Amino acid sequence: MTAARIAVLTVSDRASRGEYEDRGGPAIEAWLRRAVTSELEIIREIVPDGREVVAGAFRRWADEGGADLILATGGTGPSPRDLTPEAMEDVAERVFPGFGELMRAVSLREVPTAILSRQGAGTRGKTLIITLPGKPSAIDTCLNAVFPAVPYCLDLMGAGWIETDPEVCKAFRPAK
Ligand SMILES: Nc1ncnc2c1ncn2[C@@H]1O[C@H](COP(=O)(O)OP(=O)(O)OP(=O)(O)O)[C@@H](O)[C@H]1O
Ligand SMILES: Nc1nc2c(c(=O)[nH]1)N[C@H]1C(S)=C(S)[C@@H](COP(=O)(O)O)O[C@H]1N2
Repeated sequence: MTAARIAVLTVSDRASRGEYEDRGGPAIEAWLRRAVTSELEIIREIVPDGREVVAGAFRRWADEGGADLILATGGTGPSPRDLTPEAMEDVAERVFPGFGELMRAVSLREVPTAILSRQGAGTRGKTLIITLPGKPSAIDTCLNAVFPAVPYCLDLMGAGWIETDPEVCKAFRPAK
């Protein structure tokens, strides 16, 4: 079984300029290292906000980078430069509204402003792309909610194999 390849993409003007230390990318990587027990290759990148640059990163990791999964954080809100969902529109061949619906539902238990996040998921070829809010504290909440469906989703797409530690994340694969 080859290692699943996961690209972790931080979308933030200020983190990309080094004005603050990126805490979103490391939070995603730490969550994956806790939850995933199968072999993993994690690549991290930080890009500024913007439709073209984010779409370009999605395309690069999906088409040339061989990513099974792209986890992006940031740029999902209502600020003028929050254009991660528009980048997703440009690259996704199919969208999966359930991811955004569930992430907003669980996040709303924590902050009323969760309705401001246009986070979601889509596929491009054999790559699943999931966009998370930029707040580092949102990472665990959102991944805990949606990740149980990710390994089976990758199976159905013909992408890489992921196994998880059920103590951290109970991945669900329906009985054949
Ligand atoms: N990658 C990150 N690392 C650390 N903190 C972050 C990151 N992304 C967001 N935050 C924090 O969450 C807050 C709200 O997130 P939001 O995405 O709205 O940031 P932002 O102000 O648009 O960031 P930027 O201007 O850098 O793109 C930010 O002010 C910052 O404190
Ligand atoms: N779980 C969780 N979701 C959250 C938040 C949060 O603090 N926790 N912040 C919200 C806020 S204030 C915004 S503006 C949106 C969009 O964030 P983004 O532009 O950083 O992606 O995510 C929302 N979702």
